[in-house]
Amino acid sequence: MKYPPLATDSNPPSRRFFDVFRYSRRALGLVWSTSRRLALIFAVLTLLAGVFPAAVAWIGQLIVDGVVAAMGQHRETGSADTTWVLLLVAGEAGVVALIAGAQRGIATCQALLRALMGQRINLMILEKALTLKLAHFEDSEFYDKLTRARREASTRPLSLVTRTFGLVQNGISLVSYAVLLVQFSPWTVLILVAGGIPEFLAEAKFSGDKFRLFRWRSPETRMQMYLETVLAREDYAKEVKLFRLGPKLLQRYRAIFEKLFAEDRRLTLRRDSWGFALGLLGTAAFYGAYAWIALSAIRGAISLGQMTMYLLLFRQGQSAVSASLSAISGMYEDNLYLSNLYEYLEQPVPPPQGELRQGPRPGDGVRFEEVSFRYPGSEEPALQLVSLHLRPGESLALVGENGSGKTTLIKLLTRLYRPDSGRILLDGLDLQQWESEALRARIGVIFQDFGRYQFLVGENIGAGDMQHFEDRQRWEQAAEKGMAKEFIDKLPQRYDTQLGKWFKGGRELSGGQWQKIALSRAFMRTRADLLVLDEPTSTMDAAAEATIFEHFRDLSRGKMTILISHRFSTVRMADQIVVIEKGRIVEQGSHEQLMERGGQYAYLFSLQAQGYR
Ligand SMILES: Nc1ncnc2c1ncn2[C@@H]1O[C@H](COP(=O)(O)OP(=O)(O)OP(=O)(O)O)[C@@H](O)[C@H]1O
Repeated sequence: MKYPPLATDSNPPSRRFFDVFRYSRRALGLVWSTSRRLALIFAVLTLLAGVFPAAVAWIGQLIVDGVVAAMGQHRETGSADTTWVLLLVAGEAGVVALIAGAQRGIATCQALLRALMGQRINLMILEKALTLKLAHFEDSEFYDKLTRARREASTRPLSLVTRTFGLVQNGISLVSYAVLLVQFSPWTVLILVAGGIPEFLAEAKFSGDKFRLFRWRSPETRMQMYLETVLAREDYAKEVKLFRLGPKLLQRYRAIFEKLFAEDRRLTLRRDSWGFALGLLGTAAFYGAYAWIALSAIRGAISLGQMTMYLLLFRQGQSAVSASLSAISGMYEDNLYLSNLYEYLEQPVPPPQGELRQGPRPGDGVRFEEVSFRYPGSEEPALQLVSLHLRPGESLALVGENGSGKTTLIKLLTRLYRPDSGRILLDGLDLQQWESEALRARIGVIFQDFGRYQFLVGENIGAGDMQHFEDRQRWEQAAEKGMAKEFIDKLPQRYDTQLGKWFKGGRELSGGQWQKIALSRAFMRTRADLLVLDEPTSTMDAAAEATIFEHFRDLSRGKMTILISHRFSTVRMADQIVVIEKGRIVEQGSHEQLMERGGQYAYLFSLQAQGYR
């Protein structure tokens, strides 16, 4: 699998450093547009939490020096004025309370923003999914992008903003510490910063490695997710049990985990051991400075209070440096994940095709003109030079072996795919020039793998026409046409019966009942004058199928119908029959004409007729 190059190791270190901020602006924009109020409170509290710690250290110095002075006074006079020291202690307590308040406020803002942002980004991901073409969903590389975006990216923008703010906060603290520390020696500031750098370099390297691992292994993670679905979903449960697939699939699941874990462990161990070793350098720097400050106090160069303050500043400074550095490496990691999210969101999608709502020759019906098509990544064409003409009021049946290209023809007709060459015309206008809604309204289609939604019965029918999704009257009319009315009337809550097993009180339907629901769905589009049924009755018994088609013919008078069926008793009723073999039309005509011809159709027909004798 090929992935586009990442902004990682191959870039010069300066570029890499600035890459850390590449998505910060966008993430900030996202947070800002999600909730301005929360973002503002978050920012102000972050600033306050940055300055307060230095104030604590400074008051601490005053306290120690105040105590030392008061002790001296006590020694000399037998009593001492303690008001100042007590005031300082109360002041420090106040500032510490403010720090706690600011931190709690930051945590609250984060929690609220996390929920809002999670929802917002998930919506962005799903809205994008709605604009994608069917081909995107069938492209495994693209599907990986989608899975990765859904799995990881929703928490990353907030995390990036939190880390950016954290960096600013620690930066402010560091500047305030530095202002106080410089009075002792500028070298201490340098030691403070330099001590953290090795650990940071290690962090940045391992964050990059981790992301590459995450990206590279996403097909395996996807397989794991798929296995979880198969093992734990009701629609697979029958086969999993009867074929005893469970242990085998679990074994695969485990094997993937073990492989991934081995890599994770290696990375985690390397990351942590390097982190520890380089962290020691920081500790050594701290204790070096500690000794220096202590010796200065002994020599009387600084007061006891100053020594306490410098030590505190140094200790806090060190943790601010390491917090800043790990914020930077975390930001680097967030950026990598966000690059994946934006790669997905910015996937180019061809703009909606066509704007015309009428063809130049109304009543011309559907024409295929030398249409050829090959699925992306496929060697063999699925359709080759297919030409046919269907007039209003006519019915057409497609016949052919499995995999001969029948469904593909319907996918092209419904514009789910675009022909590689040739044209498909409706009313004399190329499908590509039709405005989407106008075209959709003209076509009612049921695919053989139609959706079985775990919604109400009525909504399952209403799904056929979004404008009337909740229109009861239309449900009932469509159900009557689709011959579903009879069994729906016997359901406990009729059209309000929940279907499927995912939700409480859900009912499961038989295969044939589901097909009747799907058939009714096709009748929701009352304006459609082209009805396409791809094996709509395959799970019904022959008698039901015959009745449905009689009925269907009555209802679709004046409309065009295209029917795919492997049952010749149904197929023979069509005005025009098209036999497809390996993507090419090999025979075309009415039942009588084709029988007379004595070709493939006549052979298959008599073969099936024998079966019924
Ligand atoms: N999404 C796809 N990507 C790649 N190849 C596909 C895709 N869908 C179908 N094919 C291939 O295109 C060819 C035609 O498939 P199609 O689904 O049109 O057959 P069909 O005639 O409808 O078969 P059936 O009677 O089994 O439903 C087959 O060789 C199939 O493997």
